Amino acid sequence: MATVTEYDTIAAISTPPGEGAISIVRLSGDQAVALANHVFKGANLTKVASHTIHYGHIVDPRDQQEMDEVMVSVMLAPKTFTREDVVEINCHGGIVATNRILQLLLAVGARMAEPGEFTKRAFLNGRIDLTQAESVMDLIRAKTDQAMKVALNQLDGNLQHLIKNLRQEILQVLAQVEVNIDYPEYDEEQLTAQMLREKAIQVEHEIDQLLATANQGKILREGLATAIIGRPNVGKSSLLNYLLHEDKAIVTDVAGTTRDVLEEYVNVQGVPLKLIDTAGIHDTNDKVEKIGVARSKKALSEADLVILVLDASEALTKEDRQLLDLTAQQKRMIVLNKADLTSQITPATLAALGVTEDPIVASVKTKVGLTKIETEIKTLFFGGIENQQKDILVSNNRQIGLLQQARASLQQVLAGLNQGLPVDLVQIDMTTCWDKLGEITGESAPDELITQLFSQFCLGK
Ligand SMILES: Nc1nc2c(c(=O)[nH]1)N(C=O)[C@@H](CNc1ccc(C(=O)N[C@@H](CCC(=O)O)C(=O)O)cc1)CN2
Ligand SMILES: Nc1nc2c(ncn2[C@@H]2O[C@H](COP(=O)(O)OP(=O)(O)OP(=O)(O)O)[C@@H](O)[C@H]2O)c(=O)[nH]1
Ligand SMILES: [Mg+2]
Repeated sequence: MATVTEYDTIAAISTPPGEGAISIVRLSGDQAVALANHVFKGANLTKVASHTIHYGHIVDPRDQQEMDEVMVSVMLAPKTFTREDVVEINCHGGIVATNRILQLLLAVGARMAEPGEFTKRAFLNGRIDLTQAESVMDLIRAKTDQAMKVALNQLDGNLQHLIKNLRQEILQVLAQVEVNIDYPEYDEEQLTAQMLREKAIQVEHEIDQLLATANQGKILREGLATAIIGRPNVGKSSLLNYLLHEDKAIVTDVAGTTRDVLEEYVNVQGVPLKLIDTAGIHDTNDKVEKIGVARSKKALSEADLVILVLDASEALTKEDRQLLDLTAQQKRMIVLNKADLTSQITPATLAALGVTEDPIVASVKTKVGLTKIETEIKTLFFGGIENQQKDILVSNNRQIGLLQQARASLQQVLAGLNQGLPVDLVQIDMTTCWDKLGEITGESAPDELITQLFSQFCLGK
C-alpha cells in the first residue's frame, strides 16, 4: 500500500445528487482500502490486486446491519486519479442510501473531502499541473463540442508543455546572465544585454500568440455574449424566442414588456451564444423600466456582439438613431424587423445615415430573413476570431491575467535595456516573467491561490 504522500484519507460522493441507477462514493488516501474493507462484506479488499472490482455488501461494523449491495473498485497508488490509493464504492443511486454509506465511512475514520480535493491531490502529488486541473472543471462545464475539445486539449497537457518550455528558455538565459556577471568585462555586459533582449522579444512573441487565442477560447467556454437591443416593441424578445426555438421570453404588443435582462445559452450554426434579451431602451419615468434600461445599456457595453433591432414599419426615431450611434464601434448586426408590414425604413435609409453594415431585412412573424440572421451570426463570429482553430487555447481569466503580467514584465526588460539599466536590474524583471508563467502551471503558485482555485470545484471532483 505504498503511497506517495502523507495526507489523510478523504471521502465524498462523486456523482450528482439525485436519483440514478448508480452512485459512486470515492475514497482517497493511505487508509482508503482499510476503511473500505472495514465496512465491506465480500472479498478481503486488503488482499486483492490493484485495479480490480468486487461484488459484496456494505455492512455497518457497529451493528452488523446491511446497508447496500455494491461493487467496489480498488486502485492502488501510484497509478490512480490522485496517485494515492483510491477506492470507489458503486452503490445504488439514491440520496439516502448514498449518504448513509458516506456517513459510515466518515464514522470509521475518513474525512469529508472539500470541493475539488481529489483533483487538488492529483495536483499536489504531481500527476497534473494547474492548467490540467482547471481543464477538468472546464470539461465538466463545457456547453459545446468545441469547448469540450479545448478542455480535453488542455487536459492532455498541451498548454502546460508550452509554458514549461518558455520557462525553461528563460531559465537558461538567466543562468547565462549569472555566469556573465561572475566574469564582468565590458564586452560581456554588451553580450548579456543582447541575449536578454533577444529572449525577451522571442518570449513576448510567443505569449502574444497565446493571448491571441484567448478571446476565442473564452467565447468557446462562455459563449459569444450577444445582446439583442432596440427600443421598446420592435420584436427583440420575438427574435430571442426564435433563436432559442422556444417561447422563453414574454412577447406582447405592449411596449415595455421585457423589464429585465434575460440570458440564455444557445448554439446557432455551431456558434455558442449567450443570448441576452434586454428591455427596450428609451427615456422613461417608470421606476422599474428605468432600472431595466440601465441594465440593457450595461449588457450592451459588455456584449461581444450586438443585434440591433429596428422596427421597419415605423419611421426611424430619435432613439433608433441614438442606438445606431451608441453601437457604431461594436461588432453588430442590424435587423430591420416587421418587414411584413409597410416599410418605412429600408437599407437605403440607413446607408444615407452613413451606416456601413448591410442590414438584414426580416420578419420574425412571417419567418423571413431569419436564416440569414443565423448565417450572419456565424460569419461575424468567425470573421472576428479569424477561424484559425489553433490547438492550444488559453480560455480562463486566471491564465489570461498571468500571461498579461508575464508580458508586462518582458516589456519592462526591454524598456530597462533601452534605458541602459545595469543587467542585474533587468534580470529581476526577467525573473518576474518566469514566476508569472510558473503561476499558470502551479510551479510557483502561492498556497492561498491553490486553495482558492480548487474550492471552486464541485464536491467529489
Ligand atoms: N470511475 C471513475 N470514472 C472516471 C473517473 C474516476 O475518477 N472514476 N475520472 C475522474 O476524473 C475520469 C477519468 N480520469 C482519470 C484520470 C487519470 C486516472 C489515473 O489513474 N491515472 C494514472 C494511471 C493511468 C494509467 O493506468 O495509465 C496516472 O496518470 O498515473 C484515472 C482516471 C472519468 N471517469
Ligand atoms: N407584424 C409583425 N409584428 C411583429 C414582428 N415581430 C414581432 N412582432 C410583434 O411586435 C410586438 C412586440 O414584440 P416583442 O418581441 O415583445 O418586442 P420587444 O422588442 O421585446 O419589446 P419590449 O420587450 O417591450 O422592449 C408583439 O406584438 C409581436 O408579436 C414582425 O416581424 N412583424
Ligand atoms: Mg421584449
